[in-house]
Amino acid sequence: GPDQWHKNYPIAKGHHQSPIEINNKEVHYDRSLLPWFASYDPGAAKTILNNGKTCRVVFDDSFDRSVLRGGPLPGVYRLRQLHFHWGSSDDHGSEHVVNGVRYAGELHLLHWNPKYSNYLDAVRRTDGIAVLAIFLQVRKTPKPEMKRILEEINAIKTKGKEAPFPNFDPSILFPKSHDYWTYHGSFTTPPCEECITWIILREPITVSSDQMAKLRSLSKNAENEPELPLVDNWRPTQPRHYRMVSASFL
Ligand SMILES: NS(=O)(=O)c1ccc(C(=O)NCc2cccc(O)c2)cc1
Ligand SMILES: [Zn+2]
Repeated sequence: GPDQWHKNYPIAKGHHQSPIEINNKEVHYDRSLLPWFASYDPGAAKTILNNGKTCRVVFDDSFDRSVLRGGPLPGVYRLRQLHFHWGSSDDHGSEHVVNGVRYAGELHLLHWNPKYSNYLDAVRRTDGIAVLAIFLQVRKTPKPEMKRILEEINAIKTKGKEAPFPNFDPSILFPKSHDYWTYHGSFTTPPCEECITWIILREPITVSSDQMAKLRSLSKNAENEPELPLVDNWRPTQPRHYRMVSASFL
């Protein structure tokens, strides 16, 4: 579990780890922060897979085809994959916690800085990766745009299963407001590299309890192994140490 990770990845006890608690009292409004923009090509979407840890959609990142720019970022970052974190029930599952509020889940859209030769090079750099994080909030009126991903879940029930996932523009998942918090942190799973500029949207997207149950129907075992539900794939919050969390909004 997370408390053991530091044995193989000492950086897991570093001073720039993620996720963290975001508390209004400690956030600094930064009026110089720019709006962020996503320009995604739906044709870049390739496959959806269950890797035993999460449900991931993978995109073609062989050129600047789907990019995130603006906000706190110095240039364009290439979309590589998106994935989710969720709990075993609707009252928890997100990784970041806002003023004590845990959401049912958290969507991460992972982008890397093409000034580095490839992804693995980028993960060794403090400005290598940008993750756009969007909270999933359970409401009676779900977001219809989540349907496409959740319909594919049946095709990737067990670890190692992958299915084609063409023609998908993940920006349809975005909430109305682009207000965000940003801070410097790490991967929330091993190798816990401290290479991520986090951009966390203030406005959650709404999913239904049934949609969350669909995510929880995934298994972390392979097809011919005993069933182990894939739930609670979130890391507990880490010490903030002396990091500033900036807000793009008052
Ligand atoms: N939850 S997260 O967005 O922080 C996250 C995103 C991507 C990854 C990831 O790509 N892990 C595999 C990996 C990363 C860096 C170097 C490696 O050798 C493997 C892990 C966590
Ligand atoms: Zn993640």
